[in-house]
Amino acid sequence: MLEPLLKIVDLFCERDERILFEQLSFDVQAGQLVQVVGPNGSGKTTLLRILSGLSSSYEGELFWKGDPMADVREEFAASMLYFGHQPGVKGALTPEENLRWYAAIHPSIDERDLHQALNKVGLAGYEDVPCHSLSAGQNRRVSLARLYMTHAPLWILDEPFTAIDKRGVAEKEALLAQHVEQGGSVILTTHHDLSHSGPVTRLNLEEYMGT
Ligand SMILES: Nc1ncnc2c1ncn2[C@@H]1O[C@H](COP(=O)(O)OP(=O)(O)OP(=O)(O)O)[C@@H](O)[C@H]1O
Repeated sequence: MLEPLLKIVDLFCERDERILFEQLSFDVQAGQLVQVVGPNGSGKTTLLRILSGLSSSYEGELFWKGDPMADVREEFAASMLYFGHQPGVKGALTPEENLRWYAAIHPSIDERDLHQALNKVGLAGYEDVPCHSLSAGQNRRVSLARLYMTHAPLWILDEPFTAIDKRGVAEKEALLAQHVEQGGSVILTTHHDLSHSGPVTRLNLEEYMGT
């Protein structure tokens, strides 16, 4: 059996004196698409924030390629792309400038990748418009453009299809499928019905709810 990319061991998380989940152990393998499911408030966003390193309020252990997460934080940060509820787009900057920030901290991304990504998300022609003048969906697209640029093997995506039109959703789904086919991994939450034809592993937080 191959070493999992990400290993979650006996995770416990409490918020407001309520146990969100406990005894949660789970492996994410290369090439796996994992959908975290559960009702509103069950802790999906909280789990994704923990897995991406944005929240450290939990008990349990995380391993990246077999190493304790605390020992490989930098390597993990460079190997993971997180897409959260907030688009993380600066309104005063144009789409191109926003992506340039991202490219600056990921040296493997070149100029061509950046322009291709803007084209792919349908923002060609908007390069010079400040993001505060764009629609909510266009701002999400600026953020999603990172998926076309990144070389990170693990994508952690919290509701990536919110505010995206039908065509955009189909394109993003195709992108996710391509990523896992090429050996990448995706952990996502979505209330949207996935049309992914390959295997989807469901991690149901109701099974780990506190008693
Ligand atoms: N920083 C925090 N402090 C206190 N409580 C929090 C915090 N973050 C989340 N919670 C609580 O934890 C619970 C789980 O929230 P979370 O956003 O993870 O759920 P979710 O499954 O993603 O929900 P939804 O499907 O509605 O997006 C909620 O009751 C929320 O109020």
